[in-house]
Amino acid sequence: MMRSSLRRVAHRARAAYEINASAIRACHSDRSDEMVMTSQRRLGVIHDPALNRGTAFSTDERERLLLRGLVPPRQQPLHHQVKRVMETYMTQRTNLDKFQFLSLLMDRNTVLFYRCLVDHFEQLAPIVYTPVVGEACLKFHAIYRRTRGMYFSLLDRPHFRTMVYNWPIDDVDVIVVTDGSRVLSLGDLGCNSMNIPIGKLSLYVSAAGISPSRTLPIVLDVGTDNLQLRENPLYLGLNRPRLRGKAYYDLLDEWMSAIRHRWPNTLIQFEDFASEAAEKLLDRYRVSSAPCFNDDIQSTGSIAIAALLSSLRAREKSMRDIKDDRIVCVGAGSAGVGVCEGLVQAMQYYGMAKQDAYRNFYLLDENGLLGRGRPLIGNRVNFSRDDLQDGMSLVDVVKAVKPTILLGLSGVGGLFTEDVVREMAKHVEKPVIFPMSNPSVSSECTPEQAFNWTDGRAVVATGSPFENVTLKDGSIGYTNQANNVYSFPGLGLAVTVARISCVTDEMFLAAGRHVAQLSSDEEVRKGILFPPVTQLRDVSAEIAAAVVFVARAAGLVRRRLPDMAWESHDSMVQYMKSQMWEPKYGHLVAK
Ligand SMILES: O=C([O-])CC(=O)C(=O)O
Ligand SMILES: [Mg+2]
Repeated sequence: MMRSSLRRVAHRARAAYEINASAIRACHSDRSDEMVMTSQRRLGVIHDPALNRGTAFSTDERERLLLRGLVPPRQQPLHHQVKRVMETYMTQRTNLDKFQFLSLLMDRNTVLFYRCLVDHFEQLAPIVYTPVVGEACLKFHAIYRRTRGMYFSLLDRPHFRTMVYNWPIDDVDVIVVTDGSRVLSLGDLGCNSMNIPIGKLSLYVSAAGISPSRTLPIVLDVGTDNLQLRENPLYLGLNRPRLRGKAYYDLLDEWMSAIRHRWPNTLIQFEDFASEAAEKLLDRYRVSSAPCFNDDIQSTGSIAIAALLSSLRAREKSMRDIKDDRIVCVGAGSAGVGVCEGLVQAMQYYGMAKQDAYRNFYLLDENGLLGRGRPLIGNRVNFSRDDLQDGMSLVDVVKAVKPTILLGLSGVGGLFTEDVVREMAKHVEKPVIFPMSNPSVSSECTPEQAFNWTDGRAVVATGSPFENVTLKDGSIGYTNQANNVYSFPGLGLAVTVARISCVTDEMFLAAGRHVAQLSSDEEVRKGILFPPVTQLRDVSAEIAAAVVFVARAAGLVRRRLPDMAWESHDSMVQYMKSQMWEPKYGHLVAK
């Protein structure tokens, strides 16, 4: 009798804790304010970063998840944990130590990691993202501790279709994928590139409230031409030269088809692919049945649009005056050309004929101006000048053209020399200088140089973050981070929430136009082109709203959103905010 009643109690207890598969998924994937449950107990809870809450487990949780005695007695609220983490963070000596410290935190406690990142974004983003993420990629093989994300290598063919099921989560909202062939401006880093998709996805979560368990970072290891890495016994990727040509595109087709098979609606962001592949892959997959885009081409394009439009406001001009801008761009890789194509679309939007818009551009690559007679591949032909000598140097182009805008997407630090900038500043009242290459060492000039060489008249935006500059007269020269972090997270939120079926250039144009409107007139006149990164979650909701209206007009929205959300831009912004994942502890056990 006694035994059977005990059994009944035990059975009831088990039943209370018995969790079906969908509840486990809910715990991994749903918004944190919903009731969540788990089949994990004891250290299984503590060792799962999605469940772990360190010293913050409540009495109920300690009791029912069998955690008594496994954590220190005192219960701490999340904000005390954040304080402790940040104090220890400050004692880390080098940037790489800081990167490691944050990676380990991410491995231990998802909510705490993101709470820190959201609350201290300005301080921590340059570590998990550009510039320090670049250094962390260079040293990936040396500092490797634990796996995250997925690797698809040449050796895994033809098993991609089954491999995708090794990932435990059914609902994936965003994938960031790289083949490591051009990491930031650091070149071919092969399999070491994994920190790039991880870093980008942490921005989707922190800046746009994508649920962390619904993100998936991926590296395609097709070999590397980086001999130094290959010959290093600690290197973790394949020891073979990069796959090229048809075999490479076949591998990508197999990968795409495997991903689409398991996750048909997931947004795929192509990241840091070398120019040729970046363009070809975008052409190959952009009009497929599912959403994808290239970050370095399209979202960098949208932020360049934002920077240019915002600079028109800073120069007290109207948007239509974009037709009078003369743009010299160093860098004619996929990013340079893609960004300029984006700007051409912006010019068209403001009333110019496409052919006239192209005439406002002067593109240079490592061989100088793309000019008369040079054979060019892809869209580059559109930008070729027939009025100037092919191969002209930057300073000569600047002399000849008297540009209003200097755009840097070359990946080569220091190309905007004193000669170049001073020459430009002779001819325009407010020289607009955007050295957009990443990380900071690859910036074509520093904001300080831009201000010094223009007597403080420059309007400046860089790709990586820089400090504001104190000018000779004591006033502040404002720097701006014209980084694609202002656009891709918001776009991802829109795609996820509204299940947008295809990502179009119009969406990036809308995102760029919208970001350009977010600073007040007063701020913009001072040279502040964008809202501060501390407001990124608001910015992302704004972008998501702008994008979703464009998607609806194009018939690309597949999920029914509440009618109220569609009432106005502002109501859509509110709705997007309500759909964001928040880093806070939900209930692990039913009350
Ligand atoms: O990562 C960044 O800061 C921007 C970007 O996509 C790149 O430079 O490749
Ligand atoms: Mg990139």
